[in-house]
Amino acid sequence: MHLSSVKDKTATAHRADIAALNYKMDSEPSFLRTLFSLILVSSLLDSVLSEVDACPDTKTGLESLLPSTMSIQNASIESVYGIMFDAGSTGTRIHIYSFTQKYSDQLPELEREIFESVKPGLSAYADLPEQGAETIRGLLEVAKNAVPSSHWRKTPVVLKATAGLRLLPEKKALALLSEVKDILEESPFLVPDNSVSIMNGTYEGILAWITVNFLTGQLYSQSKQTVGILDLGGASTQITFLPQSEETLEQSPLDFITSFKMFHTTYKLYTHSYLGLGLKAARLATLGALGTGAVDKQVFRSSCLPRNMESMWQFGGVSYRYGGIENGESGFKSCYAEVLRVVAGKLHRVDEMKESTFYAFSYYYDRAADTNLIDYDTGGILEVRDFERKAIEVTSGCARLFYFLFVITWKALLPVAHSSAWTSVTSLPY
Ligand SMILES: O=c1ccn([C@@H]2O[C@H](COP(=O)(O)OP(=O)(O)O)[C@@H](O)[C@H]2O)c(=O)[nH]1
Ligand SMILES: [Ca+2]
Repeated sequence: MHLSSVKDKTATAHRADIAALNYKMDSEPSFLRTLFSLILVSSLLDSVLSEVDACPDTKTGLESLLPSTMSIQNASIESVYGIMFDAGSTGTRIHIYSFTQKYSDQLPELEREIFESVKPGLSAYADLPEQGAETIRGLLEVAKNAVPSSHWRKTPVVLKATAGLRLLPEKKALALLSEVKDILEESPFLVPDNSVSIMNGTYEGILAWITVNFLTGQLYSQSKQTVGILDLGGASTQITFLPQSEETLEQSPLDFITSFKMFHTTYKLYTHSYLGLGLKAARLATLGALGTGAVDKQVFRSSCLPRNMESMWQFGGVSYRYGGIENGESGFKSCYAEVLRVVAGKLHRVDEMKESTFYAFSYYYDRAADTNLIDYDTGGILEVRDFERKAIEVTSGCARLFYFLFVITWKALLPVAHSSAWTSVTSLPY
């Protein structure tokens, strides 16, 4: 099969590149670590950044993600450091990087990365912004231990929040960001302007695409056979790929197409972030609980759960009681119909995706590993129909609680890319 050789090649290239970049994966496998590495590495590489130029009609510029104070001028023969926070909907993570630059005409090399995370994410503290910001203080202590005190004042610290904060009312999100900024400013590190902000979904998709294609070698290979990305977060999901067909460019909504220039090449990408269709937010929507806030006595019921099951679940700082429909429907068919109602009218599909290779990560990866579709350490290569088969399998048993919804969510969200007859999804751990 034509696709399998492409898949094998990209998987091998990916691992080789990871090794070449000397990423140290010393705790849980984490793809986004490389994503944020790239943001930071890019920010240190003025030469790259000066060429990155977003299409004017998107009203965005990749470079605005990166503080202007973070530039190659910071680099010297000794190590330079950078601190990046990924404030996701399910947790906040800190990445502390050190780079060395041996010769002034060479790019800095990533020397080391230290990673730490806390749960829940900032959005769980929507009504307690000060308490939320305290979680950042704890992570900054890790940074203080990792960065020599002589470097604190010149080490930039940046926090980018994603869909959890995008879903909050603006006032609450801003209150959280303002408390976080205060905590950063109390720290001994360098806090550039705009260092604390919500990253928009278009950037999130583009950056993940750049990262994957950078790591798989596609950005600097002659063939430029790029791969698409599918990122299933807790509160939003991103799809990004480089369309090959004019039809895709013509038939997609205008705001799904973004151009930018990088390494002397202009890329016109298809990218979209579905806010509210991350794994956990989509599950809440399926239960009919999204946006209902704390409801003490109400039990949210779904045919996606075993009939006599009842339990509690927390997301975004709110506790929900949920359960199956006693004496009602339960099982794959009715559950699938429920999930389809949640995504009805929201998904944009593109025909050419049937022929494309995607790298799927975050919850696509986690749940595929949890259900033994892929190996937890090495990842694997899947087709969408594998997710469907697994969904049917786990929903035919009656006690698999959460998997029920997880798997169904995959089935509902993957058609964002295409129909079930489709192609390959490559899941890799990093
Ligand atoms: O460094 C990280 C951080 C998160 N994740 C994955 O991202 C998902 C959680 O999404 P997140 O909390 O970032 O939600 P978002 O804000 O992106 O919707 C889970 O599968 C995590 O394993 C990851 O792979 N690496
Ligand atoms: Ca994320």
